[in-house]
Amino acid sequence: MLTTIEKASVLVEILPYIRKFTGKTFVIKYGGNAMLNADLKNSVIKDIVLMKYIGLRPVVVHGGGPEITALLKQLGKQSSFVSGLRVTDEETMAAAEMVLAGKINTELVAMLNTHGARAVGINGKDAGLIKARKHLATVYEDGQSREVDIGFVGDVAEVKPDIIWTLLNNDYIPVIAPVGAGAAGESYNINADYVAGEIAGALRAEKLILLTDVEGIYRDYHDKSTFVSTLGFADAKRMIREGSIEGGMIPKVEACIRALSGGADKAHIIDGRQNHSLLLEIFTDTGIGTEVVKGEGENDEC
Ligand SMILES: Nc1ncnc2c1ncn2[C@@H]1O[C@H](COP(=O)(O)OP(=O)(O)O)[C@@H](O)[C@H]1O
Ligand SMILES: CC(=O)N[C@@H](CCC(=O)OP(=O)(O)O)C(=O)O
Repeated sequence: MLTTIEKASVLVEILPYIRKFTGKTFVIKYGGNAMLNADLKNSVIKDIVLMKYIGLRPVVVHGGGPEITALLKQLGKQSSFVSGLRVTDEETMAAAEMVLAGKINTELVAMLNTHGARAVGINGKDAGLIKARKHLATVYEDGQSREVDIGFVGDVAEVKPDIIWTLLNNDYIPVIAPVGAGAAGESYNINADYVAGEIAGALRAEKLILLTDVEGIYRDYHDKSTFVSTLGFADAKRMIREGSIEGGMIPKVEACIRALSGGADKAHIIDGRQNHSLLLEIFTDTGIGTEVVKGEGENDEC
């Protein structure tokens, strides 16, 4: 337990970070697997409100994969994924939109506002924020890649960030559901990681932070001693090709690459199961999780 003096010195220690980050935009991707525990969810929400109150400008992009899977199961439908992306037929698209834009988005907005924020829920269709196009999944087999049609799965063709700037400039916290519209107004289910990555790039965010349900990236996911704290682009792409980064981690790493290529300054994948991981990442020197960097990275295995 900290003494009163220790508590005060912790507060003073974050002063340099507040000076550095005041007015800066942070895109936080809050993934469905890190939302499953109610206490933890509450603590993530409080961290985001705290960021806002001390002068940072958080933008939240959320997922909700497990809840979509649960609803589909109730409807008697089995979910399947290709390279971490949900195969999305018409019925799945309707269920995904209902869960993402209808349920999770409104829940997160209500929670943020309960803690004193002014959050506004939107999805990619609002004010033309995200123009989507059909995404073909890439599958790697025996060193070869091929593209697979997985239905109404979208990719971000264009981001028009005006609505986000309007909200940020008026002190709101934008909370964004990962649904977009195609050229003819048709709905696309877009992985939330891609949405977060593209938005972070378009906003030239200070940081993209992806909260997930692992500590970060492992070279070998089954061997915790292979944790990677800094991962370069080339290495990341090779790990995806060779299959050591797989499933839901593929869009996360690709999102970091998109964010940094688009103009974001930094990109981190951190453990959303750890209490206050957001604050630890932003307000301490050591940081946590895996940072994806342009170029080679350190290739460090600790
Ligand atoms: N090399 C790797 N290092 C860490 N996790 C990995 C790796 N390859 C695959 N994964 C998987 O990626 C998962 C995170 O993706 P996902 O379940 O889609 O999370 P979220 O719901 O937070 O978006 C981890 O739980 C883990 O099972
Ligand atoms: C195409 C695709 O896979 N879309 C995702 C959208 C939600 C999401 O990304 O949720 P998480 O962040 O919790 O994984 C899905 O249907 O699950």
